[in-house]
Amino acid sequence: MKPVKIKEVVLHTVKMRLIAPFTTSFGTFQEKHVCLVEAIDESGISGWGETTTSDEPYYNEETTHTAVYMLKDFLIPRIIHKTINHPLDVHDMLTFVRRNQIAKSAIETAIWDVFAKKNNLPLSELIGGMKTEIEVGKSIGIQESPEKLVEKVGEYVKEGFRKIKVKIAPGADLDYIEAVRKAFPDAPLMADANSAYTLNDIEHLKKLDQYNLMMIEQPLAHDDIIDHATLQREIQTPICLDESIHSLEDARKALQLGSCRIINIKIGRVGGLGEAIRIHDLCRDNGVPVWCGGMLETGIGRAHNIALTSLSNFTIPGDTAPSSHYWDEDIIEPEVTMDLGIIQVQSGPGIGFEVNRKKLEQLTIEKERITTAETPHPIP
Ligand SMILES: O=C(O)CCC(=O)C1=CC=C[C@@H](O)[C@@H]1C(=O)O
Ligand SMILES: [Mg+2]
Repeated sequence: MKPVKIKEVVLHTVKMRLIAPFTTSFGTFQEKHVCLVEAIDESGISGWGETTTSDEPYYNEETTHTAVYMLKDFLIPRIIHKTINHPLDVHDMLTFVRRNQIAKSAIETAIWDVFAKKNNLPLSELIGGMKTEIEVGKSIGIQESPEKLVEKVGEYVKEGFRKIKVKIAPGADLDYIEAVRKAFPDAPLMADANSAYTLNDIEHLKKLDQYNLMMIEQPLAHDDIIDHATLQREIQTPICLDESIHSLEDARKALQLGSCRIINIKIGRVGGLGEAIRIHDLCRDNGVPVWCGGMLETGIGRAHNIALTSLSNFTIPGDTAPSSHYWDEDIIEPEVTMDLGIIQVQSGPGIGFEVNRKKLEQLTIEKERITTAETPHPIP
């Protein structure tokens, strides 16, 4: 494979507005700033990544603002003008910075894209994915009433989504799930709690077992794998971890402790595509299914998610709905579309979509071009 050398990185910070507000146990939002990272190699090929952060540090410790700072002052100076023989090497080049996984992922995924294009390979093929199409699901924010939720679920079941994820929190859980189950007894249904419960809620969470959920995602603390192991011994419903898993090591320990039976892999949360692949392989080797979570990405992050989901052990539909479920107009061409819950895996080189530069310009509020490794900090 031909190596790449990044000569320039352009940080395009855009302001995006979802077509509708999105509510989870930690709040409601509709607008967010996203930094789209364009890594340009010596032959002028552009690769794209994005920060899957929002403007508040409520999902993890990062925001788009912190991610841009990390990229500019530490991460880009570490990789620019260096020969990169394979994108799998980028992870170790960035470990000198603690955590800041989403910031790391934004540049690392851009390098995967430029490397795949340089070698004229679809990203899915470069990472060893064999699927030509993937099944996808829909993640629904907390609704104002069980009736409203049932209405939303009905819409998405009709569209053919292969998994329905509903958000729950104390006061918006059992009656909501009960209403959905009554209306759709056989729908592939899961719940995401975003850490809204504690071990004091064990007896309450046991009541979810009657609804035959595929899983309950991240019921307990965002940084816990111990209490989740205790809870998993008490409930039938499989626990899926999201926020608790930041790395391959976290996944290894969670499997060893029995903290979960499923892992939601998010490229940003684990620091990039390389680590996501390593977690996929660990789970495959241990008979633990995985799926690809969403972070309300633009088409760039969505394209990376589709490629990742082409790997064999992504056996549960991910939260990768089509572009039209998020944006009036996406920033990629063509947009991500779906037919009855199926998305075709793109076959063009790299992420397989072009960036709509006109749309990008319209949305851009700041653009920073970095061509040197200069930084006020000592970079090891
Ligand atoms: O991108 C999607 O459609 C999934 C969005 C989604 O469910 C989430 C996005 C970001 C943080 C969380 O609120 C939640 C999740 O935990 O998966
Ligand atoms: Mg989640």
